[in-house]
Amino acid sequence: MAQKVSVADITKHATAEDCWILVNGKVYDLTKFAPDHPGGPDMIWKYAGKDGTKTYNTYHSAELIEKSLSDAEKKGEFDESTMTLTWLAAQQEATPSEADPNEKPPLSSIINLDDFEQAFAKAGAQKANAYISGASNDLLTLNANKTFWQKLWFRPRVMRNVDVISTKMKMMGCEVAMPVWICPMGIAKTAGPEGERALGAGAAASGIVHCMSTAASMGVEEILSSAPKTHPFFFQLYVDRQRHKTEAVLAQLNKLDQIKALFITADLAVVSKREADERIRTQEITSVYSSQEKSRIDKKGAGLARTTGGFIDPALNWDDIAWVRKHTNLPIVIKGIQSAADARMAMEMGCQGIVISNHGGRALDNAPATILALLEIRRDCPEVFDKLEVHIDGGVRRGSDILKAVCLGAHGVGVGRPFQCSVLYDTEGVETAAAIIQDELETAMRLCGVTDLEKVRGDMSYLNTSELEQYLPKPERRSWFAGLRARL
Ligand code: HEM
Ligand SMILES: Cc1cc2nc3c(=O)[nH]c(=O)nc-3n(C[C@H](O)[C@H](O)[C@H](O)COP(=O)(O)O)c2cc1C
Repeated sequence: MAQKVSVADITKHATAEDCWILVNGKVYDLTKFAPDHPGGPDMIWKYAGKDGTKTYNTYHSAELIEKSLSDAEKKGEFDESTMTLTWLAAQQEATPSEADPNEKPPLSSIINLDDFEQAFAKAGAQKANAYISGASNDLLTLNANKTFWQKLWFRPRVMRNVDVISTKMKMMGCEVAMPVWICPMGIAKTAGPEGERALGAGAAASGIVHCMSTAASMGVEEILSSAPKTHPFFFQLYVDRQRHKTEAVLAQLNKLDQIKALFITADLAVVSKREADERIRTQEITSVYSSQEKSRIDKKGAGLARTTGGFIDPALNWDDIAWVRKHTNLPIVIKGIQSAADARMAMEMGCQGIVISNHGGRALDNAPATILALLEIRRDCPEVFDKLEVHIDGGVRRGSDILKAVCLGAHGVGVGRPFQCSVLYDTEGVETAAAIIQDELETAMRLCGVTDLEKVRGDMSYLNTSELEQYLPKPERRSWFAGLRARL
């Protein structure tokens, strides 16, 4: 790519049919690639003949474009000496305005996990905030996740010598400082330039595990390199409609010792309706195309989640566990279990774990709060807890919620949005979020009379579940008559 490309050259290729773009000082011909761009062709065409660096870097790692295009599509180095005032003004118009960094509260002012989400709502880009904070339809499950944790009360013991306590546990064979993992969340670079690197480094410094997403904004190896080589990670898998692509991912993971478990996401057969996300995207595209050709967004809108989740295979079913097993050496964990029936199914299929999850309210709205599904599984198939690891996520915002989950039998607890928002403060933010959880967990243990988290796993005598029981579905009746009906 030795050749120099001038402003006059690049601006000659400023249409969808002939589309050159400047990214990080180099000029690329994206004409052929744009229609297949997973983030939608509009996002590329918007920068035809212009500088797309800022937007590109918000979503992608620097090397992605170099890896994805052929040599013929790499047109040369941008010749900065040819820049004109007209060109500079056009670039400002193309790149959406960012949030005001002065709005960012100092990290020292953040004292709980909700503060991270609020800081991001203030100081993060509007589009990123819509993507991260958003959930399905009327946000009923999103809100229920959090409020139902608050309906579970403790039954504390006193005078138990809580001077020295331990929060250490084992998850998927990994020793952890506390049983917490950072949920898989797509495109973490939307939250801060360090993206998944901050999540990986922050998790490692805090002795917890980051479960990286299939839809991460950088490659697996780059994320792994953020942590010491001995530090464990989990990998979240969306099964691709093109199964050979998933097989290639699994083959790559088999070679990476740091990955300790495969979390297969099962609760998002199709990407749901995320209205906050879609409204922003619709506005953005409409303004770009107001006087030109028509955008390709359909009537359902085209939020970030929809454009990035279109590859997920809705045909995924329980028989596919055998196919995944053929291609992986990793423990298999099904993420998105929401009923006792499916927990039992995962156990019968020989899975090593489940995550009780409704995708943080981003899948089916009106799905039960995850704590209710955990209670249902405890009541209707307690044997699951002995046969596999039971994890839970959704609305966990306090260290005391971790103690509640463990007393109900959980082996690990996922925390999502607060960690994604903490990326606004890079690795330091992620470490601060983990330190807040650790401190709150220790305080709750001491005030509850618990000294060793491992020893109270499954001990419901520390909890009063009566307020929640009214919301549980009726117990499955395993009578002769019910059995007969099921067979008919
Ligand atoms: C040729 C290299 C490129 C590849 C392989 C690529 C790939 C992708 C993928 C996979 C996504 C989905 C999100 C994710 O998983 O990260 C995405 C989203 C996105 N990409 Fe690219 N991309 C490329 C170039 C670009 C360029 C040049 C721009 C802009 C200048 C761009 C802007 C975006 C934006 C804004 C999104 C989010 C879309 C939305 O808001 O719905 N990408 N891209
Ligand atoms: C921005 C964002 C992106 C997400 N991306 C994924 C993903 O790629 N794969 C996945 O299995 N779950 C994904 N989730 C769901 C989380 O893994 C997790 O189940 C949920 O966020 C937990 O709820 P919480 O955010 O209330 O803690 C995402 C959630 C958010 C907020």
